[in-house]
Amino acid sequence: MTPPAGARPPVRHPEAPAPGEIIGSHYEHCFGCGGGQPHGLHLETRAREGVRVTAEFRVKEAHQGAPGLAHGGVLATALDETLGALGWMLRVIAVTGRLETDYLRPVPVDTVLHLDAEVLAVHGRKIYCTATGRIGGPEGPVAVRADAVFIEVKIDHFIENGRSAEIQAVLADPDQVKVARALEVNP
Ligand SMILES: CCCCCCCC(=O)SCCNC(=O)CCNC(=O)[C@H](O)C(C)(C)COP(=O)(O)OP(=O)(O)OC[C@H]1O[C@@H](n2cnc3c(N)ncnc32)[C@H](O)[C@@H]1OP(=O)(O)O
Repeated sequence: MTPPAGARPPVRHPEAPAPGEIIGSHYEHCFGCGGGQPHGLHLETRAREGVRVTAEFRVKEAHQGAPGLAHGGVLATALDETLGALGWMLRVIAVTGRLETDYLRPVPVDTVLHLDAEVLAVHGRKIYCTATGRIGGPEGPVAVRADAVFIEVKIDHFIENGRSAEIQAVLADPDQVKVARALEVNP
């Protein structure tokens, strides 16, 4: 999880979303951010200064592990999804290679988790990043945190590995193709 020697500081892409701008869902059926998932997390991520994004996630009944408490895997998903949105700030497509989570406080149902993620360093295709989830407000105590390595991929990663029915549906949707192209044209 430690960036190797030769890793460089991240560079915000000139066409990254402006600070405060909402980063739309990358896929309607995404469990993390898609509007078309009834029990999904419906995360709405915002671009921030630098190579950083924030998001809010309200824990719902469908997200319980223990009675009245969020499931740890769901919280990891919220961290993963927020970290995934950092690709928009670099204008690259990247997938989670490694995600290491720390659970510091239980998170009750109905709590709003304030997520904050940033890229620390880039080495080749590897993107080293970190995220926190705070409760009680954006300055509240950290309930969960994660360090991650995302790996840059080409759009072919999804076309070659995704189930054919969903891939065909996405390719037939001009809005989805626009989202993919926006990231793919990165030099
Ligand atoms: C569109 C955005 C969606 C965002 C949704 C939210 C984020 C997600 O949940 S993504 C879904 C979960 N993740 C996945 O499904 C990824 C599954 N894994 C894979 O497909 C492959 O292992 C993949 C693409 C990560 C790497 O494979 P490949 O392209 O062959 O890379 P490879 O050549 O092995 O490695 C490239 C570099 O990454 C490093 N690397 C690869 N995997 C890892 C890993 N798990 N941890 C750390 N480093 C890694 C390698 O060591 C190598 O480093 P170096 O260049 O220094 O030698």
